[in-house]
Amino acid sequence: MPRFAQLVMGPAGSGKSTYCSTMVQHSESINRSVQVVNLDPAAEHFNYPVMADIRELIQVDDVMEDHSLRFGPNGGLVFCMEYFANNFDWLEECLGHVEDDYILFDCPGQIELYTHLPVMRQLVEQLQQWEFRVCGVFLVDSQFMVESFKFISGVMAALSAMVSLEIPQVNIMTKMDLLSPKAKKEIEKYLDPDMYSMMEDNSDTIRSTKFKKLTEAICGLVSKALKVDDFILDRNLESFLMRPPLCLCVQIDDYSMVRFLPFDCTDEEGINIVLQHIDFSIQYGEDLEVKEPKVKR
Ligand SMILES: Nc1nc2c(ncn2[C@@H]2O[C@H](COP(=O)(O)OP(=O)(O)OP(=O)(O)O)[C@@H](O)[C@H]2O)c(=O)[nH]1
Ligand SMILES: [Mg+2]
Repeated sequence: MPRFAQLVMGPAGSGKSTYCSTMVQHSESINRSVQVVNLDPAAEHFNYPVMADIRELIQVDDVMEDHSLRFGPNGGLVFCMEYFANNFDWLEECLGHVEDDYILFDCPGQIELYTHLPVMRQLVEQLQQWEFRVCGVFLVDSQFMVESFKFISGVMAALSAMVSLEIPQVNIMTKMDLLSPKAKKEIEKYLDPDMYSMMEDNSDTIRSTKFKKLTEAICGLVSKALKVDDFILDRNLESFLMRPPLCLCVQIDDYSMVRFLPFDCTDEEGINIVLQHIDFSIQYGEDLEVKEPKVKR
């Protein structure tokens, strides 16, 4: 039986731990078993029961207190993650093997872990050896996506993780509930993003001429590399994808797709849609035994 995993990634404070606890609660409500592993050695607060916690293996504070290492918080975290990569047997022992394992890995927020350090890729390869089908879930705070140049930066960060990990990836805009009605309207235009027109729309918000020129140059480059397209993933999911503003599709010719799904931790239907996309990408449910529908007597 395959096992299933979500690698929950994203910049600091993007909502990874909140996403994990929301998913656990949602899964409980639909009678599904989902477990969480905390992989953030600097974590202080999270609101979910853990099946394994990296802090039992190594903690950032201990590394920083070590006078021979002399690390600050970021170097300390990288050290912890490299130590973790050399001790995957600890994780193997914690995970055990339960039938139909579905595990969320709550990762740290240092973006370099997903762009150029090898640790996350090593973790993915290890999980795959343990028969996990892994989906990357890349979170970006929606409040940082309402302007074109920030949107491009979010797309690039997500794409960078996607290319370096080479696993299916679902990208999510978090904290949608915090957006003002005006910002929500702004987000809608990313349903059909056109880099040049986005620049024109938002040019007032960029004061520095140099910065504006640089952003325009990046937009020009990106718009050549991106081909915005309507796409239909699957007949069953068509209705979800087409429900505005729930779909934001940017098809990138040379790679796969970078598209963002909105996530509002108070919207059960929206959470379900996100989960369905992730399940679909790792074919969760295909191997489950077909259950006979209960007959009413
Ligand atoms: N209103 C609202 N607040 C959110 C949401 N998601 C996260 N937050 C808040 O944003 C802050 C950061 O959320 P976390 O879940 O800790 O973010 P994180 O990505 O795990 O942060 P790090 O682990 O430090 O990188 C917390 O105060 C959360 O309560 C959301 O969907 N809606
Ligand atoms: Mg966290």
